Amino acid sequence: MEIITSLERIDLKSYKCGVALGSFDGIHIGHQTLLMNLVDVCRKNKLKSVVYTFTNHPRSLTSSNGAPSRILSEKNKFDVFREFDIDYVISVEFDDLHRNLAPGKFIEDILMNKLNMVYGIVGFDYRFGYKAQGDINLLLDYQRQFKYELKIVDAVKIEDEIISSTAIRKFISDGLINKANLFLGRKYSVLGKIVRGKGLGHQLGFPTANLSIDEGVVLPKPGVYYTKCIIDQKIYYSITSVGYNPTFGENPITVESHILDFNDNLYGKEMEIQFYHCCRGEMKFSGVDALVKQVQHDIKTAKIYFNI
Ligand SMILES: Cc1cc2nc3c(=O)[nH]c(=O)nc-3n(C[C@H](O)[C@H](O)[C@H](O)COP(=O)(O)O)c2cc1C
Ligand SMILES: Nc1ncnc2c1ncn2[C@@H]1O[C@H](COP(=O)(O)OP(=O)(O)OP(=O)(O)O)[C@@H](O)[C@H]1O
Repeated sequence: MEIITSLERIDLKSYKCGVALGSFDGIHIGHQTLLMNLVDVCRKNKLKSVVYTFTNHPRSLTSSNGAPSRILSEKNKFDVFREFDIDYVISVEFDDLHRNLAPGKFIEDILMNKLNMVYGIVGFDYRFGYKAQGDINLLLDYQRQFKYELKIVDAVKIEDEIISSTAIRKFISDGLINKANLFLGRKYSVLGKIVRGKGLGHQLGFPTANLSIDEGVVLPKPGVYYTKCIIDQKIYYSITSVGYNPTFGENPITVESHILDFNDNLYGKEMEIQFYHCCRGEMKFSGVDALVKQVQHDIKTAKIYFNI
């Protein structure tokens, strides 16, 4: 899979391309339906499969509320795209050029002139171009002129609920990890480097790997979660605290994992934390002893949860 990060670097005119369009934050089951169809059709028709997406969410320029927090950091998103065997992911900045581009110009200048699109695939609610004026009807209108095939995917639902990045962000921030995982079709996860904490966990008998988190990434509500940590491609059972550690005064938010039955130096390593289930909410304890007792109990319940 090749990643293209600027419009000037797109050099696909000599190919015929199939193109999926959208933000794809989370790459949830709805998105996956589009991607699997794209790759399948492209393979059968000897087309290059292309995803055209943005590094920043379009709402960072179009909404007074700014961009929503991201489910997937940029690196995490590319890692997930890689699993689908896509030939090219074009991830460019959603800038003033995109914001002001009339929908018809987007089709002509980018989809036709840069990508030579012969097959396009979008979801039922896809919107694009200046003030989001372009929609599936416009894409259907332009078909006659540019002769591309267009696949419009109906709303993919679970239990009558339409799967969307917006819904999943809310599940995560409400701590509804099982629901987020169901809609994502995999475990919700965060990636980062292991950094130094206060070193207190070690003294308390439960050392923790503190994760540095990219700004703008959606985090689960403060609480304790059953998780697996992936370090150097090895998977470890763990229990992760997300929160402000109120027992110790006022602190910035931290994400820290206690890897079960493990004690080694991990500073500087990359870690992925996969979230499985919410164990409990964050609590403020009267003192260290009460916190330690509770964490020991959490560790026991984690072992029961993971059947170890
Ligand atoms: C499983 C687990 C549960 C935790 N639960 C809480 C909690 O409910 N309240 C709290 O104030 N801190 C909680 N903590 C965080 C500890 O306060 C934190 O690990 C300690 O301050 C050590 O931080 P350090 O890694 O920066 O040294 C929890 C930590 C773990 C590993
Ligand atoms: N549940 C779904 N069923 C079918 N297509 C979908 C579904 N969700 C998204 N798509 C399509 O996938 C592409 C990328 O989706 P996009 O990320 O723009 O939407 P989204 O998941 O609804 O995000 P948000 O909630 O932030 O609007 C678009 O073409 C969109 O129409």
